[in-house]
Amino acid sequence: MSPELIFKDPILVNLLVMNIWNWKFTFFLLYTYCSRWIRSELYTAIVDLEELLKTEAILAETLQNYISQQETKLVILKKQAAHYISELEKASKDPTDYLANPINAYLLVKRLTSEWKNTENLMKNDLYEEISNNLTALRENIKFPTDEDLSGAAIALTRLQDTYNLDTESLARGELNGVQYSTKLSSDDCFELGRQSYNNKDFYHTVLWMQEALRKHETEQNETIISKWEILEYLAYSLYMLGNVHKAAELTEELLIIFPDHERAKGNLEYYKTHLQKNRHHEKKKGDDGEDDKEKVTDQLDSFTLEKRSKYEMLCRGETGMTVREISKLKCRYTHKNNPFLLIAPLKEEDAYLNPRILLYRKIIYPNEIEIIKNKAKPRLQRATVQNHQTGEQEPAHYRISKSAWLKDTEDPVIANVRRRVEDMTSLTVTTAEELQVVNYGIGGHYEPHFDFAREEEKNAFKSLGTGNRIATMSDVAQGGATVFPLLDVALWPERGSAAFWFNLHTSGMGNYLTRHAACPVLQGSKWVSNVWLHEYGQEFVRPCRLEDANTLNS
Ligand SMILES: O=C(O)CCC(=O)C(=O)O
Ligand SMILES: [Fe+2]
Repeated sequence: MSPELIFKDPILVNLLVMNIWNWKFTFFLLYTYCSRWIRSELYTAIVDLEELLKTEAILAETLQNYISQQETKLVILKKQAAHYISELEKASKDPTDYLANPINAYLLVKRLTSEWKNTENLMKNDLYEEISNNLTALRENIKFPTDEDLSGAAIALTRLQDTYNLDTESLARGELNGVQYSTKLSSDDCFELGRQSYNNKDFYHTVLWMQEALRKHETEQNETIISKWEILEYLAYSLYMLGNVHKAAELTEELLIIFPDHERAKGNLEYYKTHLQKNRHHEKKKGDDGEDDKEKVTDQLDSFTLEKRSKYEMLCRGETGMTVREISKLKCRYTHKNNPFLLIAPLKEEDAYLNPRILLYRKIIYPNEIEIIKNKAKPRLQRATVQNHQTGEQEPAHYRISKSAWLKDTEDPVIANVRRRVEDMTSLTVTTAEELQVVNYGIGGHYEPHFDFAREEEKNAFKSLGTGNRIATMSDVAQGGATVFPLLDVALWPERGSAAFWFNLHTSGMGNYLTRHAACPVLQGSKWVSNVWLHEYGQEFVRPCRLEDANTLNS
């Protein structure tokens, strides 16, 4: 399978991160995490993950060398052992006679001194030292995922599961929305996903993945590293946290049949039983009791179902959209916007929504331009950040999983050309616009519903730029998932090289809250987007301030 295909597939990506993680355990003793770039959150951009295939190839070669060297050693050691045994057999017939021979006596002493030293040296695991030293040197040049990558990749899978309503069993079979994409997840893989969810206190997904691990464990008995009792322990505790104390007790009893001396399980079972008794007592006394744990469950289930029901996710799944009546009002046109250049080469412009107006320009960025922009951005991609409303600081957030780079006009004529085209499409000046932002999404990468403009309470958002608020967004979608506007019921299914444009602000300068939008999690593929955010300053004559028209068509 080609690297490209592998990285289009979130399950394989997850497995890859897990495999490398297992490797990390193998070399745990010597491997120290100190370089900053190692902690570069590889899972947040698919392009960065491609590096991990090189890492895996190096590790596979290292392990193969280690095995073949160990095998050579074992061959020598086996011969040695056979030699000792054959001499012992000879001696056992008549030890006195055997040792009466001075050569035998000498050889016995030799075998137990210098020869044994050699044997001992061969048995010593000095090969490991050598390999670990090599790996320490390699560390400077190869990328290793971190705990955070593993957790990020696991969370991404559960996010995809929720957003796209994927059932655990199909996902574990490597199936995404009915299409078979990858190899299956084993019981151990499912266990690891459950464990990651557990570490994130996400008991809902812990239960789903531990149940799957348990199901698979029955059929994979000799292939699993994880024991059934380990799965049962996580499953029981998570069920307890979700309020199913009865099932938690039942599974713990099952665990204790397999592992009767498991002290923690014994303690837990006792606790669960007391809990059940207390509940029964309370129920008798005053009906349902509304305890802590139940609240925890309700919280988790409510937030989950609410989220699942949300318009955003329905749009991502393509389950809702504009009405036929609304769609019938949309038009497309050739337009020159009184621009002399466009008089010669008019633009094809398409309405995606009327109020607020969202415009689409298809195939407006050429494939060679896309490649140049991607290649310029690749070495400079940094984890995308969001502004913390309280502190005003930029920081990474779970609701925006991507990496981005900013490209200047002066870096390449292609970038200057693209920005000039943005001017043609929008009739706005790009002199006060931000640099071209290039984004690559990671595993299940997304950007939850947000506004591109700074709201009134975000006083300092674009202060340092000195160009006012983000008046408009021009988003060039290279390839990948949907951009959705939950308040408008609009989903823009991107096409390579197409661009979308909308005003974030009313002509009054007030933010248009209907422009709330999101990037749906990437289910399959590597999604590239570039943004140009145009600012208020410099647009005074093209889009004059009009206080009265906050709700007109182009406001
Ligand atoms: O990637 C997308 O579809 C939208 C990105 C976006 O809204 C943003 O970067 O502000
Ligand atoms: Fe946005």
